[in-house]
Amino acid sequence: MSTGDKPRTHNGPVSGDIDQQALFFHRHPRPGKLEINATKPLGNQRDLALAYSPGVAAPCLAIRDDPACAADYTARANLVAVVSNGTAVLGLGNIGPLASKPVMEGKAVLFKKFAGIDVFDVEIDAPTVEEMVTVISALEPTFGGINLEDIKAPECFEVERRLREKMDIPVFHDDQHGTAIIVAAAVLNGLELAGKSLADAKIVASGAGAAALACLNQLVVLGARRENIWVHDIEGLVYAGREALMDEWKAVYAQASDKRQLSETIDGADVFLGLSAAGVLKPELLQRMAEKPLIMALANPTPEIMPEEARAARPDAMICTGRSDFPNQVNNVICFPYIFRGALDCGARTINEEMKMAAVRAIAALAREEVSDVAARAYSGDTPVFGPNYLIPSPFDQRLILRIAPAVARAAAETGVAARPIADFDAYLDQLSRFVWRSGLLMKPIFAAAKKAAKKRVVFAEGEDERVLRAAQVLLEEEIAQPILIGRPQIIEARLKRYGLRIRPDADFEVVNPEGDPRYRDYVEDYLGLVGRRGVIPEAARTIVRTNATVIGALAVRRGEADALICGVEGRYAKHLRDVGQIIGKREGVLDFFALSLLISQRGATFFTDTYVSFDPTAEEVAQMTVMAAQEIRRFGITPRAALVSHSNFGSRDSESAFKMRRAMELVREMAPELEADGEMHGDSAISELLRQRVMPNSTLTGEANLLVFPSLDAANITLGVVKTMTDGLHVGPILLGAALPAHILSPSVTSRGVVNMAALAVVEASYPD
Ligand SMILES: NC(=O)C1=CN([C@@H]2O[C@H](COP(=O)(O)OP(=O)(O)OC[C@H]3O[C@@H](n4cnc5c(N)ncnc54)[C@H](OP(=O)(O)O)[C@@H]3O)[C@@H](O)[C@H]2O)C=CC1
Ligand SMILES: CC(=O)C(=O)O
Ligand SMILES: [Mg+2]
Repeated sequence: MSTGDKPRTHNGPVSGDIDQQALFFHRHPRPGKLEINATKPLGNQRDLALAYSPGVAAPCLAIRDDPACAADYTARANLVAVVSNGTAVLGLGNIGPLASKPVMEGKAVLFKKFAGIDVFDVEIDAPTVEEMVTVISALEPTFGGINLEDIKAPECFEVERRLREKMDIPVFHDDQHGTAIIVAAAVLNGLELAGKSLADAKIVASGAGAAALACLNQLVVLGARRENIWVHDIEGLVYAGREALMDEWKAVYAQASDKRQLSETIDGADVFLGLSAAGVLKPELLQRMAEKPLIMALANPTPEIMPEEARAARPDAMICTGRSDFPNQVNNVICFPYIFRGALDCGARTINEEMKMAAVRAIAALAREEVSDVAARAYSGDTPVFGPNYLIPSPFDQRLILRIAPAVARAAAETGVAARPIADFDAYLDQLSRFVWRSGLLMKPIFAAAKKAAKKRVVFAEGEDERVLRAAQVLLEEEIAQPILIGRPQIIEARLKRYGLRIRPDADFEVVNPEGDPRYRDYVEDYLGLVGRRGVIPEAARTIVRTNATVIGALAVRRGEADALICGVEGRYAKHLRDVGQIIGKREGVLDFFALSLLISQRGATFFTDTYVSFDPTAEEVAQMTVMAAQEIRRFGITPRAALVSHSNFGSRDSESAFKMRRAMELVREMAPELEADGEMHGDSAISELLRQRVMPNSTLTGEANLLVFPSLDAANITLGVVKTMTDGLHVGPILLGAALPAHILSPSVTSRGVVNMAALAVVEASYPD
């Protein structure tokens, strides 16, 4: 610990299992959650001469002569410091700067994932206001913005005030203002639903620290009346004349009252605002709140009251927490990435009240907006409707960046604090939209929809494999699927113990033991019925059903004992495909199976087909795989843009393969006129609109293609492998297209995360077949 302050409240550890998993997650495959990436190649002597000595002198001198051009020659304009001294880390209290590092690395990842902002997390051993101001203000040359995090009250107020005076870049205390913005949006929406006005609302707060006081100040700016606000801290009510643990910021809310405890002040409250510690709000107190109360239990990780307790005590309540496992997540992650995105993009020198208010309005309005199909994917395929369980958008709503960042940048320009005001807001929106689909949050809609699908049963052929066992634990814990593992129970049990996994056969999941399953005879009979006339004699069938787990899994799906099959973690793709083909078969009207691969890289998400199945597809097959792949891509909430790629660029060559792709393109236009697609074209024309426009100005494909359809398996598979390795991309798939029932054949290089991804996708396919 770096300070000698009084001990802070510790909410206690969350469940032991989560702790173990979180430790593993943080430790593997390498410690921590971040690394630095170079954005320029250093491939040869010339690159080195430009990046370093002697070339680097030129930008240095340019910046000396005009400091503003640091935004042009360095990463500064997109670089934020997440700074903490570790004195109020989540609800864990004063655990010191070193122990705060996982949280700060986490905030850095959120900045990057949600808004593309680079962050250095800076944990400082600086307990006093003076030290903090000295250290942080000295960082100004490095950063385009400062995000203060988890610095306790009251010091944080003084630190922020002095830094804002001293520094010419945005300084934002996330726990204060990020929280205040999202709380304000939720309160505005909650009160509207309850038919109440903010001016008349009675607000009872637990917590008088950084977050709580900033939220209350924001609500006062919006019209709440101080006399209606009752604030409590560890000492009880903040009242006029109190001396213990008081400061000038709390004193603003001191009530002239002889009440002392929450239990005395809660009567008739319209809003409970908890930004304090776990379990502070007892269910019996809820009975005394006003009609349709808004309960914001926002302490992390454990709220002031758990939603199920609150709901049981007050079925008419609107309930928010800071956590992602309940509806109405009121957490500053919904604000800080986007407010900084807007501020950095217009070179804002500060984040002022107008910019904050613009963010409040944008968030509140977004929850009331009608939801597009694409946005609905972030909500498990449901279309959320503004109401008690949807007061504010989900952190995964991709529209957040599109609404908040422009609103903030506009407010900055209007209030004269933008050094580089946005000139063309349409172009800016386009730039932000591209970021959304590049952000790597692609699997989110799939996971959300899978969770919603009431635990579909996924059978895993390689149930003894470590990756499958680890995946099974995640699937169960995150309630994505109900796994069925094929394997020997004693081996599964021993390996679960060896890997420190908690799930147990029978208690948590079903095991199909190939050496002794009671359904064995039925399976053999079914199998013979399917392949008996394809040269498989009964004796061979008996052996196959005992030894071939893919056959067992496929039979389970066909018999309706499982909803989807995952296999291929071991063995050859072609062998698994043969079994799936024989037992599950193709969907009616499908010419062949096809494989679709999703590659997620820093550049974005690109789908490739056919990467695994069809060596030399016909034009009809190419057309069908394009249309089926496009359909699958829509499951991810992505609008497909297909390019049929070739060595020929819009008729430049007349080879057989070029003709094939040209013909396929004609068929695609007939089969799916709504699909944005074009071809045949070169690979670079598929990616670069500029290059494409040069040869085909009226191309029916716009922007960058996100679905590349290849003339042969060689071309698709080789390109996928090369691009994946060169971009250090993540392969999701192969996704098997065309099976009559959900089944996917993975590759032996798959990771346990890859198994989870594909199982989630299989669940979604099982739940929403078309
Ligand atoms: N959902 C979200 O987005 C956010 C949630 N939070 C959560 O809010 C909480 C406070 O954070 P922050 O304001 O930064 O921290 P601070 O340390 O600045 O403030 C904590 C406040 O809670 C009070 N408190 C602590 N224990 C109790 C208790 N048992 N009963 C009543 N009051 C208590 C403290 O009282 P005293 O003043 O007497 O010490 C203090 O006023 C944390 O749990 C944090 O995770 C914070 C930011 C965002
Ligand atoms: C969410 C957050 O910033 C906190 O709990 O401190
Ligand atoms: Mg915080």
